[in-house]
Amino acid sequence: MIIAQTMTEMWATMGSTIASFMFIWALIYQYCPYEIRLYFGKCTQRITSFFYPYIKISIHEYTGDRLKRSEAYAAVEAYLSINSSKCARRLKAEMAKDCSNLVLSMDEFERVKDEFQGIQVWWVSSKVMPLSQSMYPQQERRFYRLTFHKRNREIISEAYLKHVMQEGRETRVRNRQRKLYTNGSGNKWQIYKQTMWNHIVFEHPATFDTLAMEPAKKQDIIEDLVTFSKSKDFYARIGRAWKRGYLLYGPPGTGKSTMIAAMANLLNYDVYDLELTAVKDNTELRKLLIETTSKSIIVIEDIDCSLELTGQRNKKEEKSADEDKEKTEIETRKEHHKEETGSKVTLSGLLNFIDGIWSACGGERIIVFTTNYVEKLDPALIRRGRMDKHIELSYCSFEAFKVLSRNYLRLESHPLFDKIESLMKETKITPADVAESLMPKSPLDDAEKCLSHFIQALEEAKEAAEGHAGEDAAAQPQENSH
Ligand SMILES: Nc1ncnc2c1ncn2[C@@H]1O[C@H](COP(=O)(O)OP(=O)(O)OP(=O)(O)O)[C@@H](O)[C@H]1O
Ligand SMILES: [Mg+2]
Repeated sequence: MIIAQTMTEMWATMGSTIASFMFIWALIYQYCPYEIRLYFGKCTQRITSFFYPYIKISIHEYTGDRLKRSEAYAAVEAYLSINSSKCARRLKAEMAKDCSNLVLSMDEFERVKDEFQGIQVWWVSSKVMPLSQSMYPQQERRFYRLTFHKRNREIISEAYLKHVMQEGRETRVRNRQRKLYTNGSGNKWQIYKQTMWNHIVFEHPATFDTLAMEPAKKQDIIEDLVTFSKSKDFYARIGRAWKRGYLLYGPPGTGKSTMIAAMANLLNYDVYDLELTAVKDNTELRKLLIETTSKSIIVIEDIDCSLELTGQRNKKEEKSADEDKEKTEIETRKEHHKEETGSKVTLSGLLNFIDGIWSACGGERIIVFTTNYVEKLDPALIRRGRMDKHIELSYCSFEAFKVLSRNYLRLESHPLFDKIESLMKETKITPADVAESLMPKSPLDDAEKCLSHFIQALEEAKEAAEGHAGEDAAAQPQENSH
């Protein structure tokens, strides 16, 4: 009885002591000048940190100038979105900017536990309202707070945070809406824009599954791309910029542009479609390069038509041999090109773009050139190291046809395939023409009808080729007689 009474008195005394302590604190905070409050704040922090064995790290959404959202905050948010969606009880769902999916993250004041190398840490999402009354409406300031035991200071503040940033960035890349960029033709509003690229959402459906090509060649390209995307450490070790050049060449309609879309979809990269003729000069070309982001494919289509790059170096050599002739020829060509396109981009500017010092900025980039006339290009432009992999896309083989028939008609085999195979050996047809023939022409067209259309197209192509061959043979003796 006496013990119980003593305990009650003790609790009452403690309670009143705490209450008066808090009351004094409230008074201090309300009436004391800022400097004194700051001083008391520091003292309290020192006292508590002496007994409190945990360390806290805050990551704020906006730092410094408050104009740009902190990268670190966005990465933590993405990292916790995986973790918290499994264990947090209160979640918020947002369609974040540039994201293609609804992103779940932990709600305000929610707490989740995480584990790293057997060490437990805790994340809390929180926010503070700004105290000062500004004339402008002020936003609440959100932040994440990480708590861990001080004995794990080193491992958490280095390895764990690095892991969080990396995983977070990767999650963001996975969730982002991919974009297709193109450089504008430099209208008068361009100077007011922050970037020289315009973009739309990239939604091309092509994949390597739907691309008609010999399976072994396709597999080789896929492996090359995947190996590249996983070789960050390798490129760093050998001292090379993390980029790779692909030259896609072949006749029109053989799938060069389609393959670029399939590459972007395979690696989850953005696409920068660079229109060289719209680039004013080498300086603008460099600016465009600097503004591209990593995890992207920079494409220059029809490189042979984009610039007068064909064999400029050879001409320069001729220059020393025959001064007068070269001067007029090269100057006229350059002038003509300038007049036609308004572009002063030179071959050396383009070479610098591909593998100059600036080309290393950003990393993880693929540069793709396409052309119908590979033989016309300056060898310097396409040498290995600049264009590392040369891929020929050619006329449709029977193996490639089978991919198209699977895509278009859902047919793996058919009795008509034998006839098609023998006809395809005798004639050249592009995958674009095959695709067109396999498209149903009316809602009533079934697979067999489509195959018949295709056989008809093959026979016509064969006849046309034989006709051309006949004409050529007839023209030959006449030419000789002249
Ligand atoms: N290898 C292929 N696999 C699947 N479809 C293809 C293939 N090649 C061409 N096609 C079809 O033909 C159309 C034209 O192909 P694409 O634009 O990729 O050709 P290209 O080689 O880029 O031609 P160009 O040299 O004229 O730019 C595409 O829309 C696609 O549907
Ligand atoms: Mg194309």
